[in-house]
Amino acid sequence: MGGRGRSRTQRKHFAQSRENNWKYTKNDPEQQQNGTADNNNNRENSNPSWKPFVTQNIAFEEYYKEQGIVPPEEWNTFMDCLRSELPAAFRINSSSQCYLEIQAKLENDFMKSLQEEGTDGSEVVAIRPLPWYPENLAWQSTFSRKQLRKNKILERFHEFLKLQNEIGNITRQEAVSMVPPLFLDVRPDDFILDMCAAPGSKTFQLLEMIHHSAELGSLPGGMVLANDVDVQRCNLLIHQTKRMSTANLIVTNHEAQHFPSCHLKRTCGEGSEPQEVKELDIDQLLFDRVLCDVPCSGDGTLRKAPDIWRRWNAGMGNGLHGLQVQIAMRGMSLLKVGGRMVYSTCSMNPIENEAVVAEILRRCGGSVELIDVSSELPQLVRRPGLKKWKVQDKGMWLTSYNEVHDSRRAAVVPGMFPSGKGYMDAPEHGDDARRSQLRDNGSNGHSQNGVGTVQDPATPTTILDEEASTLPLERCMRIVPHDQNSGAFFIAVFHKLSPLPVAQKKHCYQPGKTTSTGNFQAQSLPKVKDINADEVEQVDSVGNQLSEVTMGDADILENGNDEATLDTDPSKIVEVKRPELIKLSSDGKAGPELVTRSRKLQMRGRWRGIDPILFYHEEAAVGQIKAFYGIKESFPFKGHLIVRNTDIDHVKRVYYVSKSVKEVLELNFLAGEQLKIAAVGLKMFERQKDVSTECVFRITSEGMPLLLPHITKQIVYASPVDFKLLLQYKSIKFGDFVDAEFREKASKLQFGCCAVILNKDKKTLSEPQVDASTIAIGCWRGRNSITVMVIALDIQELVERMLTYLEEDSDSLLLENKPLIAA
Ligand SMILES: C[S@@+](CC[C@H](N)C(=O)[O-])C[C@H]1O[C@@H](n2cnc3c(N)ncnc32)[C@H](O)[C@@H]1O
Repeated sequence: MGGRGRSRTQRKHFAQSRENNWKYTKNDPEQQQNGTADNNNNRENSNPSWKPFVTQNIAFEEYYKEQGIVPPEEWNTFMDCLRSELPAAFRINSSSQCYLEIQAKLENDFMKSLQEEGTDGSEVVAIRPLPWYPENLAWQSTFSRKQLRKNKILERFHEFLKLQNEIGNITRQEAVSMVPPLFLDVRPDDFILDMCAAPGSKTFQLLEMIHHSAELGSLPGGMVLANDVDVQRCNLLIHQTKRMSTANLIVTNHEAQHFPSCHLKRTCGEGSEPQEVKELDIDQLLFDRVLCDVPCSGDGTLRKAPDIWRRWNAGMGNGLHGLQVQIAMRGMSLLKVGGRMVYSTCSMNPIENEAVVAEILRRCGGSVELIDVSSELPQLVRRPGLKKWKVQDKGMWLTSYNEVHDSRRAAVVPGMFPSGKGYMDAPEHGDDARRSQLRDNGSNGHSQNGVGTVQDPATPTTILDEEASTLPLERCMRIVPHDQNSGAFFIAVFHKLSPLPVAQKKHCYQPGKTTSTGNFQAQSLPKVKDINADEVEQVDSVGNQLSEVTMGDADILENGNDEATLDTDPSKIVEVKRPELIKLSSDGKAGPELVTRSRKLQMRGRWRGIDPILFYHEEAAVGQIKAFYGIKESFPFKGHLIVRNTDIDHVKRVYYVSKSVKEVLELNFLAGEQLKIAAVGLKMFERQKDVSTECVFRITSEGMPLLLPHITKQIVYASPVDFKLLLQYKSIKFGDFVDAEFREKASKLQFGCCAVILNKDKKTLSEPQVDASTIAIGCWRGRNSITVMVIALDIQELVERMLTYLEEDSDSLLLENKPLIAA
């Protein structure tokens, strides 16, 4: 159903069914009205059986009021906003071939067709670009996802979002969740580590960033390594990122706090630098950018996950602080000197935010600075980080570590407090007397008669001095919901200035100084050694409350069924049998000694439930593929192919990896397969069973855009009318093609896979010309016919794109309401 030409009554209903509208008055087009009304009444009217979540939690309110999370005069607005539904947001994939078409459709079609006239004559905008996101690539609608699903009038828009999301041209993602990658300042050649990546919204965004300016048929120099500890969520991540069809991604399954560094020197022993180290550009896995989007209590997502109201308690944040510090410290040690790391959470709790940032600064000494990014993304409304906060433990408020009872010291650590000072660090505070007073009064500040003393929530700060951090935590960013009708988020940006100091037994904070760039730097700890990423101390492990943790960002939660997903059956151990012929080398140049050594190293890495990764060096098969498709010499092909089954004679799928990913894989092999790799590479070829052809490997639809500019054979141009016939009927006999030239050229192709390109300009083309606007489809040239080899979803996308390009001819091209059947 179309948005154009709707009746006035329809439009009225449409307008009435909304909340959170942006109203642009004619005088003030920029004016934005934040929607903070409670939507429950509306929802109940439209669905009387619907039971709203309880949007109240006394402990939550008490906690955040006490923390001064927003000024008292904003409290009611803040709470009202948290109780209202979150507007849906999505991002256009800027590396998609048709991102400009999608942008134009949103701007010229949906933005106008969904625009309404309010009762006061003002214009009500239903979708609009997020003003702070570069190049109008991210959009927000006034509707929540639920409203989009239910409102009939929005059906066409909703269908559009669904299709484009499935194809990978857009990604639905909460607006504030798009912020952290923007502060990573990603460049196309960067090696990026996404430490806690599932379900993968930010990984996808990072991939978009590195691919953004890559020409069709070429790959960026960088790569993304996306990791998550949870096997099931790793599978979601794989499914999600498959939509990107990228050769520049590795998905791993590790505890981020113990992420391996694949350090070759360590693996190979000291003294004798092994031969293979010299052959690689890298000898340790270090990254230019690290995203540390850690597991958190997730109370910033209350608007889209209202069940958190019921579950929330202050212990969630306390329980995660240690794990968050560990993960961030590991990230920092894997970051190259000069690199940037972003730490983020979707929690509002200072224990998970400023306290973690402060602890990182203390532990890293002068080797790391917290960057002032106030001039970046100026249209993003954010507030500075807190300098003061308190810790609540078992309902008691604590303002300094000295108030922590002995029995609670495993759970409440010095780093949770603004000064970060431990029990022994602050005799000058004269807290000894206070501590003994606490002990005298009994456990956790309860006096013997049961009346609370200093920890009484009603009078938490009147007796004790409040601690304040001297670190520049105001450089952290807090995004609060009622500033721009969003969720809440916390972001801090770090810059690594030098190697980390050797782990100190006690993490004392030294007073800092401000650098020439105006950024704060804590004073260097005295003993600084150039250490590798393996040597950084692993801190105390907390995080035993992980079951309660909100994993956040579950915008895309559909499990994919792919051969490369992780096996969740713990009983299954894959025995990796490596055939003699598999060699580790760049371009197959390695000598026999190296092969033997490499194989030994490979044998060490046996990961439960993980298919092995093998470079595909089968000369005969690879040569055959190359010859059949006429792959140009200029395309880096040999040495970039991998397979995931050990039986080299029955390879089903061949994956392509970028140069950057190839380097990491080679390093990983040499380092004894430390990485537990769940997915890697772009599926480029798939074996076609029971066919007679010179080459049994067909090009997949994922592989087609990358390969198309580099093949010189098995490629043919079709006139719009024949292209349309192919899309419509999927298999066409040569005699049924309309265009005689196409018929002749198609019948001269070799039996097997071929690429049919839409000749949209209807020119006579002698040489194939491929650019970003090219519309091509993978087909099979059979004995008497050409058959389409893509799934229904891809056909649907091709139809949409074809109609956009040939708009003036659309009448003659409209498909005749015949169903398109999946391949
Ligand atoms: C906030 S979510 C990440 C969201 C993700 N960055 C995105 O944008 O889609 C936190 C993730 O951390 C993972 N996680 C929890 N503990 C972890 C650990 N120790 N190491 C690595 N990942 C962990 C969870 O499985 C969860 O997927």
